[in-house]
Amino acid sequence: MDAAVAGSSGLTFTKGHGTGNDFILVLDPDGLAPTDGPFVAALCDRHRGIGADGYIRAVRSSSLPEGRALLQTEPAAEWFMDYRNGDGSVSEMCGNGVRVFAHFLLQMSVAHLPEGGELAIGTRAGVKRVARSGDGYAVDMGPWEFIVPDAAVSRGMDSLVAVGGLDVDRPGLSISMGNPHTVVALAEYEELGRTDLNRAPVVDPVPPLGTNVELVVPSDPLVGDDGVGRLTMRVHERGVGETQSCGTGACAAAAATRFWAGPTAPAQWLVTVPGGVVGVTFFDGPEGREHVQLSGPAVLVAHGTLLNGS
Ligand SMILES: N[C@@H](CCC[C@H](N)C(=O)O)C(=O)O
Repeated sequence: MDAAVAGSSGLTFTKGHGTGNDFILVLDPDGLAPTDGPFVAALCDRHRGIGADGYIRAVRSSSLPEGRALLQTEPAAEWFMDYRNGDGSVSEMCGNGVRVFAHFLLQMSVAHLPEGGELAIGTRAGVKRVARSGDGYAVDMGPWEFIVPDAAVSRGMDSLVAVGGLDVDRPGLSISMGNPHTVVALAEYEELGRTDLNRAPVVDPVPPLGTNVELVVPSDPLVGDDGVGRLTMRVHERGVGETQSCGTGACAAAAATRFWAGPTAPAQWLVTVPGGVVGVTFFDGPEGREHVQLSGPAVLVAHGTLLNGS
């Protein structure tokens, strides 16, 4: 174990994933577990640490300033998903993470989700509501929005994106799911396969807080006989690199593809990622804005304890 985590000897953790997007979770009701960048990066290191795309503390909302602010209007959001990327940077939201987080709370018996009910979870992107669905969970991710609305609506793009392995820069459309995404459409699976996502794509102009980049190939035909839209996606995540899956990214990818496809595009989508398939459904939210629902599996793999590195 790296020296950066040595002082955390005895910290218990759980390893889990959602469609291969993997996380180290710590039950930390009082918000005392470490969060400093070197610690998180060392813990998430795949060779010298536990290895993961992200580190998630389950903290009681009342123990964090961001959580206390949410409790004012959402008293049911008892638990806060305190998310960090594998490099130690903070992110506002993680779609796969919130499913795994809910599953973790239930397995640790610190939360209850009755059949047909919802679990409210605090995040830096507001409260997300999680319900059971199929063999996993469905999350109301809240509304999506364009990051540069005028450019998006008039031209369907707001940036040019240089992607390793592709000789010409491609148009990008930037969408916020609470965290930032830039979606790039490719014409063929062959192009998707030859892109090099070990290098971070260069987005110009990049959204103010950086961005996650999704490369998508819409299916042909886009919509199947079942009325469901389909697309295939690879992602380079801010603060991580290429990952097997990104839930907020799948929502952004479906939102962009649906926008490009026009008013007849369906509300229901299946997004294939290297780590599996997630479902994305658009619906009218209670406040009159369009919301996105993300569905998919959540798996816990192991519980463990950090040693002192000696
Ligand atoms: N994999 C996540 C997103 C994690 C955060 C992202 N890297 C960011 O910095 O915004 C997901 O499933 O949404």
